[in-house]
Amino acid sequence: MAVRTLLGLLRPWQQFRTTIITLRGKTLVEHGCARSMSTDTTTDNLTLSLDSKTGIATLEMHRKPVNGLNLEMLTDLNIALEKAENEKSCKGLVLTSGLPKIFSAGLDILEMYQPKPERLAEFWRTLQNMWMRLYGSRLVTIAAIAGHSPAGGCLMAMSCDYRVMATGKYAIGLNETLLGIVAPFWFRDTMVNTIGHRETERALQLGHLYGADEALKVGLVDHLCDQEEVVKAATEEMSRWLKVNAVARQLSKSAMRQATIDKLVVRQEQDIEDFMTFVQRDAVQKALGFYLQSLREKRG
Ligand SMILES: CCCC/C=C\CC(=O)SCCNC(=O)CCNC(=O)[C@H](O)C(C)(C)COP(=O)(O)OP(=O)(O)OC[C@H]1O[C@@H](n2cnc3c(N)ncnc32)[C@H](O)[C@@H]1OP(=O)(O)O
Repeated sequence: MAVRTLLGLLRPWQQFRTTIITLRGKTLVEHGCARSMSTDTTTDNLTLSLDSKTGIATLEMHRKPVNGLNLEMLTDLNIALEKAENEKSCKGLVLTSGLPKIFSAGLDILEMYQPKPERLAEFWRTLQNMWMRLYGSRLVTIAAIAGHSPAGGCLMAMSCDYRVMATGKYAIGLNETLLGIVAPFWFRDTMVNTIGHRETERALQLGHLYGADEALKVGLVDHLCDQEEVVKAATEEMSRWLKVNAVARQLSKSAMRQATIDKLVVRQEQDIEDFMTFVQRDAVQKALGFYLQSLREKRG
């Protein structure tokens, strides 16, 4: 009772900090005062910081070596996204990476290879929730992509409102077929909504990874710039979006995206079941094993 009363007195930002501790069983490291808009939250996997002057939060992923999305990383992403969402003064979010040459290598394949069923289900649910949160965010979301962004990395980028990518030899796309797996319907829907049906059909079947120029041409990304300029360019673009009436913009975004999200909401449990059945098939396990091996051999 005493705890509940205390929680009632706290602002959402502060309440959330309490929730984090309860949820994870470990304390996130927080720098600065919780009342200040410049509060940073850092975990092993990411840093969330908010610029109080502009209302723009930066969510920087830094899970070594390649920002592979495992259960813990996805949990941290969910917490950070919810925290930004709940902070009234936060208007926009730049999603980026603190690792050189990598935005995100997508799902951590080790979560799907020889998995424990209980963890596998939790992993997939956490990914679903992260996608719904990011795709449906009230915030203006801009991906600053200064490195490779295959599969789940591409999904995260596509879930933002706008994508800035570094020129250079980086690749982005849904390459699932190259691993012998199939992108689920909500990955596909997100890509259709971004680049259209025909281009998605081709890209998905081929598992095509786009270079930056080609990605720009098909609309998978919206702007190219030098690697060092990516976050700056994202922030500049953000200020244009923040000038638009927020309610009108949010309602427009929701009108475009909610039906896609609702499709997963009503099929969430079935989608988890489908994923678990598919991933645990012998042929799929074999294909994932080969793919992991090829990644390791590439390093020599
Ligand atoms: C029904 C299922 C639906 C599933 C939906 C989505 C699926 C996915 O998201 S699956 C993940 C798809 N991702 C990829 O195919 C990317 C694979 N990685 C790469 O191509 C390269 O690593 C990358 C270009 C991102 C970076 O290249 P490098 O900088 O040269 O790094 P390395 O290749 O040397 O990798 C370092 C280290 O990380 C391991 N690694 C890389 N990616 C993953 C991953 N996605 N999951 C787990 N581990 C990964 C890689 O094996 C190396 O490990 P070590 O050799 O042990 O150091």
